[in-house]
Amino acid sequence: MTAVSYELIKTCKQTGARLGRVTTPHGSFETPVFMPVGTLATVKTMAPEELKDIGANIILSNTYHLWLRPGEDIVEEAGGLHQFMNWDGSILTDSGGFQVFSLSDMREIKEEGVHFRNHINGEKLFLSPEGAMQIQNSLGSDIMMAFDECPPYPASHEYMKSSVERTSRWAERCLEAHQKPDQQGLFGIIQGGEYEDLRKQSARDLVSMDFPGYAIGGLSVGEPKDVMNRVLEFTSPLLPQNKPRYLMGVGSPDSLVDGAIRGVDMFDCVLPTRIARNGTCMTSNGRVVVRNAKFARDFTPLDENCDCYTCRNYTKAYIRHLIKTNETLGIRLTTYHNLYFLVKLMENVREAIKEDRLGDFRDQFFDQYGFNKP
Ligand SMILES: O=c1nc[nH]c2cc3[nH]c(NCCN4CCCCC4)nc3cc12
Ligand SMILES: [Zn+2]
Repeated sequence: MTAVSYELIKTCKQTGARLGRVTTPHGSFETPVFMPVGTLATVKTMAPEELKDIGANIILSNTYHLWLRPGEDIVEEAGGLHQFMNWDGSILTDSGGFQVFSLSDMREIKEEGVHFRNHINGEKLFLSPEGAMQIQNSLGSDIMMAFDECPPYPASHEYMKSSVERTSRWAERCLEAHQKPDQQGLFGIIQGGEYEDLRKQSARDLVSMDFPGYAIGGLSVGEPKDVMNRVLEFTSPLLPQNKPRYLMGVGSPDSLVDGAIRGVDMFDCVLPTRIARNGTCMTSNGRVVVRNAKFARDFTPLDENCDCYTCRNYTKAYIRHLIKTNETLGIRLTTYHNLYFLVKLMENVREAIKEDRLGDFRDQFFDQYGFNKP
């Protein structure tokens, strides 16, 4: 039995978007879906029950961070990540490659793996495809990611080609090292940057390895949104129709809608939780920086079109007061709302796919949010 399966329910007649359902050993969820990020085994400031109230069924955690703190051995001893953090929904873990490249300096990429310094205490470390798989198996996540290299943007075609070829060899080694039969829950990551020929080469290599799902990596690394959309346009069709497609590190409300339109099923990003902690909220009328003085006497909810716990019970003036005085409840309320906003957005995207009107939904949502304003 493959632990992670995907059912394609229907394709939107107006766009390339798909309505689907992913099933893991910890439940199933409809796609397109936004996955809250819980880097250190917690979605910052949210209790698991609150994530369930928000409507989250799958969250992300990070191999690199949990390897360093508290150590995958402690998580394994606790009975795995679900037990350790009291989360009974699905968990996807990133494989660590991206975190090594984005957090650590003094890194050296070799065929055997990556040598780098621990970003916390500077000690020398080494992470290989085999190591990343061992850590993820100790964590016991439902969906694991192959160990890859996410090259910086921009990168030369020459560099990108050799990186894609190494990432394909590393993917092979991850399959070998995976401690579960038939690649249960292990997703391959497609690289290739903005180069169509290299995306084809990466997809050809990884699709031939028959992973149960595929991530589109190497994006949301500083490239303009039109470059990301163009890459998605020629990469999505290279991936199997009957398997999930996960766009890593995305993102903002417009990128989620535009990614779904281009056939992406799963998204993750720290954006909603990160901006919440500095008092910035996503609302149906665009971003609201609730810490701004203009909200000092604004006794209306963050978003009059939102029915979340925060918007039903608190005003901008009160939340601004909490944020300005560093009262913890403040960032809890903004985090709750931002996650609810994105989870709700994906619910509306799924409804629009069901009714073959995702293109119309995009236009209306972009106009109201202010994405189309010059
Ligand atoms: O190619 C990837 N392989 C493995 N993991 C990844 C994670 C990624 N995360 C991102 N982008 C995250 C962008 N995010 C936006 C909000 C502020 C913090 C950074 N691209 C990624 C590519 C990869
Ligand atoms: Zn709300």
